[in-house]
Amino acid sequence: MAQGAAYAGRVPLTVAELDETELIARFAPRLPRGVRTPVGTGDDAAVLRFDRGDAVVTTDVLVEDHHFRRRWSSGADVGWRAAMQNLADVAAMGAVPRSLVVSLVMPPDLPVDWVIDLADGLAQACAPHEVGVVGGDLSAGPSVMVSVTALGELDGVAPVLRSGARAGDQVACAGTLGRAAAGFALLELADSGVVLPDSVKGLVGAFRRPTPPLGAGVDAARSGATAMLDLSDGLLRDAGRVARASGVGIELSSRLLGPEAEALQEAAEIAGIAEMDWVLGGGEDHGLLATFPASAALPAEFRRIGRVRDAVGHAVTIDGEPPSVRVGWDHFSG
Ligand SMILES: Nc1ncnc2c1ncn2[C@@H]1O[C@H](COP(=O)(O)OP(=O)(O)O)[C@@H](O)[C@H]1O
Ligand SMILES: Cc1ncc(C[n+]2csc(CCOP(=O)(O)OP(=O)(O)O)c2C)c(N)n1
Ligand SMILES: [Mg+2]
Ligand SMILES: [Mg+2]
Ligand SMILES: [Mg+2]
Repeated sequence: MAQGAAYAGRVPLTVAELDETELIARFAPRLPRGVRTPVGTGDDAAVLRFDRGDAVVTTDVLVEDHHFRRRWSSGADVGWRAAMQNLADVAAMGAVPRSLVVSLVMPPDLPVDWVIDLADGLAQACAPHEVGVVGGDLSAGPSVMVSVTALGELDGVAPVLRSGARAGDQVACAGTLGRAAAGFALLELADSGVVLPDSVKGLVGAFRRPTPPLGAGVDAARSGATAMLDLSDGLLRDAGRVARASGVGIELSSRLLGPEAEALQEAAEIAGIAEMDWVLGGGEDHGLLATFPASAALPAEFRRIGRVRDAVGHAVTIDGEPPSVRVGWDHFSG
């Protein structure tokens, strides 16, 4: 929702008009407590109770105008994405996400309603998975930054690392490819005056609120996945990470990658690019890329997209050739 539309007609209360305790009191009650949390938010630390197995912890930061724009995404959209990006990292280990802690940096003129909206977005993403938001931190700063740390539990399975892929394994992915990148490109086009047809607006939704296949991580671990990661920076770049960590090569099949979705094709025509550029290079859908032994039956959420080969030549090839498209997102080289 556009910020202007949400707050039109009244002067918004800003975060600078409240003290920290007051601000926290306005949004903390909206956050889900989750299960197995004898002590939630409000003390020096939250206490998490696990019956068995190891916990995993991961963190990711979202920075205004780098990961999101406030004119493109509501506070709730940003909260949703900040949660999902981290939940996907937990799932990519084969773990079950349990809790988040969320730190927030805000410029003084940020409307309090934006922060409340952020809490609602975090809650919408977390509550269905029984994930609690159990604490955080806040500070003033030059622009909005949302930093999330996620904790997860390895429910009797060994963690699935990036380094376990072996030549001969199947390469498979769960979740969508290229949709968030298409949505991002469409928002940029809309900014420059292009009117988007309704048929592609779902892609903008995929950018604002990605829906990673969170349960697929545990399913992959239980089905013997040898390596796994979430696709945040693009299939080619992230597949390269698995290849390098495992000391193997990854061969993708353009036939198996196939056409992703009709809307993606239509959006690619509007943007004047090849749909495959988004499928191969687009991050932020946070699907899972995993490798499985050749004999393994893939869990239902996964589709085969290639195979693991020996580490000769390029780390990742498509139909035997080095990729010709841009290889995905890097914070410093774009
Ligand atoms: N500031 C940091 N300090 C320590 N480790 C970091 C830091 N930034 C990133 N890493 C680690 O580098 C690895 C790659 O980071 P990143 O690409 O952000 O992972 P992901 O895409 O899974 O979020 C992760 O294991 C992450 O924990
Ligand atoms: C305003 C804006 N510009 C550019 C992008 C594109 N973008 C920013 S970060 C990113 C990659 C994913 O984020 P990152 O922080 O690298 O997540 P991680 O790999 O750590 O999970 C992409 C594709 C965006 N989402 N928003
Ligand atoms: Mg990260
Ligand atoms: Mg990741
Ligand atoms: Mg990244």
